[in-house]
Amino acid sequence: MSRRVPDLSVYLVTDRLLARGRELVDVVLAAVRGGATVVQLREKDASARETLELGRALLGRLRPLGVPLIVNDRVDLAMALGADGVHVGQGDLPPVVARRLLGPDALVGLSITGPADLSTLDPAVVDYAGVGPIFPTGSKADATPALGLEELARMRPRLPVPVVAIGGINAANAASVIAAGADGVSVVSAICSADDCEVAASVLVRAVRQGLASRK
Ligand SMILES: Cc1ncc(COP(=O)(O)OP(=O)(O)O)c(N)n1
Ligand SMILES: Cc1nc(C(=O)O)sc1CCOP(=O)(O)O
Ligand SMILES: [Mg+2]
Repeated sequence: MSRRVPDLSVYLVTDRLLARGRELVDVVLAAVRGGATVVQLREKDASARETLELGRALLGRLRPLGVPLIVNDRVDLAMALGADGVHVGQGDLPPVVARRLLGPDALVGLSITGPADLSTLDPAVVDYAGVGPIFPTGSKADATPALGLEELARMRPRLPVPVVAIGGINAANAASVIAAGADGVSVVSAICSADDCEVAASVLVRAVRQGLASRK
């Protein structure tokens, strides 16, 4: 297997509708200055063409910085963009199909919403899991019930790939999510809606470090 999973510690998922009127590229670049390590383009209201344009603009800025861009749901757009990978959920194109289309070097992430999903993750195909929602979230209309930290900790040993936790994660609870076994925190509103997206990302970086230190 030739791909290497990048640093997933602060994984930004975009939502320009939550960005308080700011340009998405500005929000993303501020987050990266603050220490965001991965960006997922997730604009549920955008047309394919709009997503392609947003993706091109982001990729042009992120690639020189070495920050991977993952596309939510749309394997076709990930291919068209030459993005670093795709994130698929349990109702999206199956990971094995995404892998076949994108090839061996692409990153393929899969959502895990509870113990019943664990058997759907083949580590030969999937590079990382997005486990959630951990806490209630207002950023995903069709989110499943919150799992909580104890369920995350129970599931973690059964996941043979790196794990990012998602759903309701913020500066106040990020360290606890890492302490429960996640390798990274994935956030929408904690960065996109923050007064200062750079500061918000840097606070999450510190919280992740604190969570890692608590595991030693
Ligand atoms: C990192 C990460 N984890 C989980 C999700 C959710 O994906 P999915 O279940 O397909 O839901 P949508 O994001 O498509 O609404 C994610 N996007 N990223
Ligand atoms: C995109 C997404 N996926 C989720 C899942 O549980 O799979 S929760 C979610 C939204 C997370 O937004 P916020 O950080 O603002 O709570
Ligand atoms: Mg999806």
